[in-house]
Amino acid sequence: MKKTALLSVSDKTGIIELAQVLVDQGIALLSTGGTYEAIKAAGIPVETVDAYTGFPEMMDGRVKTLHPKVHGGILALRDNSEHQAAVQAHDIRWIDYVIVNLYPFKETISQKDVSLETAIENIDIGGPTLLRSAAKNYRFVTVVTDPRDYGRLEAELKAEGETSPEFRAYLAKKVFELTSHYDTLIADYLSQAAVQANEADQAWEHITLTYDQKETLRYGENSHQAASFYKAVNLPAFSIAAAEQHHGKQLSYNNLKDANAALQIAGEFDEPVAVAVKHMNPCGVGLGETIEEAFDRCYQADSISIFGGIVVVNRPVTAALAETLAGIFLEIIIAPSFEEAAMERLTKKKNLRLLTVDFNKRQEQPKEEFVSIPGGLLVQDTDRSEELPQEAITALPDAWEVATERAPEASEVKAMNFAMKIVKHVKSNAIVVANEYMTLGVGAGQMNRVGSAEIALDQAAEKDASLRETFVMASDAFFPMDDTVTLAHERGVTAVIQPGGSIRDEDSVKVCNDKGMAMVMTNVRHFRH
Ligand SMILES: NC(=O)c1ncn([C@@H]2O[C@H](COP(=O)(O)O)[C@@H](O)[C@H]2O)c1NC=O
Repeated sequence: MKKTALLSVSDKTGIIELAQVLVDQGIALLSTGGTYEAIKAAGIPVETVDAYTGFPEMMDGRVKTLHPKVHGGILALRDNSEHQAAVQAHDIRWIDYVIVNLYPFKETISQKDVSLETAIENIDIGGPTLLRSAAKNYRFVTVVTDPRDYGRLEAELKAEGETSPEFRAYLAKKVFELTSHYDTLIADYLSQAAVQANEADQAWEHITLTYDQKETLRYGENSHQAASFYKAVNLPAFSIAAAEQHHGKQLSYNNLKDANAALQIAGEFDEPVAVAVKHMNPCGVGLGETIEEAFDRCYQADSISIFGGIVVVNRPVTAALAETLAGIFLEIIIAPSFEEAAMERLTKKKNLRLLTVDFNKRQEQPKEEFVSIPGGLLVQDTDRSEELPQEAITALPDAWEVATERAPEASEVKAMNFAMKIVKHVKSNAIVVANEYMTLGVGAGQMNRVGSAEIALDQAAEKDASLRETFVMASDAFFPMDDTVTLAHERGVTAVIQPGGSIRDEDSVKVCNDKGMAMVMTNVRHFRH
C-alpha cells in the first residue's frame, strides 16, 4: 500500500518544499484545512483529512484530525497481526509520516492584553494528539514538528527512501519535550489567571518548570563545569535575563549571579543609588543627591573590593560618571541608560560589559524563587519587605519597636532604614554598618554573628571619623548573646536594628541601655543562605 504523510501545520515555513519531496518519494499526502489549501495552491497533489475520514472539520477547527482512522493509521504496530487486521477491517491507511506544528499559544499569551478566551482558543488539542501518537510509535512513524528538521528528513528520504531509526527516536524525544513545554505554558497561564481570580492553591501539587535556552555559557562556576542560561517565557522586565547588553563579551555564569544580586539591591531604592557587588555580596552602596555623588560614596565604602566588581546605578550614566568609572577595573556596569558621551568613553574598554535594564519596572518582580538541591526543588516566596523610601523616613516607621530607653534620633532612623535594605541581600550571618548615605562595613557569610560584626566594624574603623557621625548597625537575624552589641558599642556604634526574637534579647537590650544606645526590633528576619 502506498505510504501516507499527514501534514497539519500552523507555521507553514518550508511546508511546500517538504510536500514536494514527499510526493517525489511516492508518498500520498493528507492534510487539514489551511495546510491543504497551501499545498494545493502550489499544485501538489493532496487530499483532505475530511475526505479520508468521511467526517468534516467542525466546531471552528476544534475537531479536525481526532478520528480513529487517523490515529489508528498512526498508532497501529506494523508487526502485529491483530493491528494489521484492524487496519484492514476499518479501511485505515498506514500513516507513516506526521508533520505537525502547533497553534501559537506562546506567541498568543506574549501579546499585550490578550483575553482568556483568545488564549484558550489557541490551545491546540488535535496537534499534540497527533504528535504524541506518532512519537509513541516512532519505531515505525516519523514525526517532525520543527521546520529545522525538514532538511534532514528530505536528505534521508532522498538517500535511503526512508528514515533512520536514530532520527525517528530523536524526533520522538523532541515531540515530548515540546508537548510538555506547551502544556506547562498552558498550566502556568491558567494558574496566573487563577491567582488573579484569587482561586490559586497554596502550593502546586506537581511542578513542571519550562524555560527557553537563552545561550550556552562558556563554563559554569568553574572552567570544568559546563553551563547554560535559560530564560523564562514571560520575562520580568527588571531582570538580568531581560537586560540589553550594549558592549563587551558574553556574561559568565558567575557574572549573571553577581549582576542579579547587584540589581536586586539597587531595586530597593527610588533615590539615586550606586551598588558595587563582589561574589554575590555588596561591598559598597551609596546614596546621593546625584548619581555621581552616590557612586563616590559607594566607592568610598570599599575602594579595594570593588576591583573587578559589578556596579549598578539607577540613573543614566553621565559623561562625568563614565570618566570616574573608566578609572576603575570593573567587569560590568548596569544602568537604565548611558548618555552618548558616556557610552563612547566606556566602550573604549574592550572587556567591560555595559547593560541596560528597565528600572521603571522594578516593582514587577516574580512572586516565587526556586533553588534546586539533589533530588529536590525548594520553592519560596521572594523576600519582599517594605522598608520605606529614604525620603519618607521622617519618624519611626510604625512597624518598628523601640526596645531601649533611648529612641533613635532622626539621622539614626534614616541610617537604620538604609542598612536594613542592604543587610537582607547579604549572605547570613549578615551585619551591615552604615551612616545615612553609605555602607561603612559589610560582614557576610560568617558562621557566627560576632565574626560578621568584627569584619564590618574593622572596615568602618579604617574610614574617616567624619563618616561615623551617624553610625548604626543592622543585623539580618537576632543576637543570640550580647557579645555583638557589646563589640559594636566598643567600636562607636550608637544604634542597632535587628529582628529580635532571641530568648536572650534582654541581654542585648541591657547592654544598649547601659551604654546609651538605641535598639529597634523589626520582627522580620532576613536570612539569606
Ligand atoms: N482539532 C484537531 O483535530 C486538530 N488537528 C490538527 N490541529 C492543528 O491545526 C493546525 C493546522 O491547521 P490548518 O491546516 O487548518 O492551517 C495545526 O497547528 C494542528 O496542530 C487541530 N487543531 C486544534 O486542536
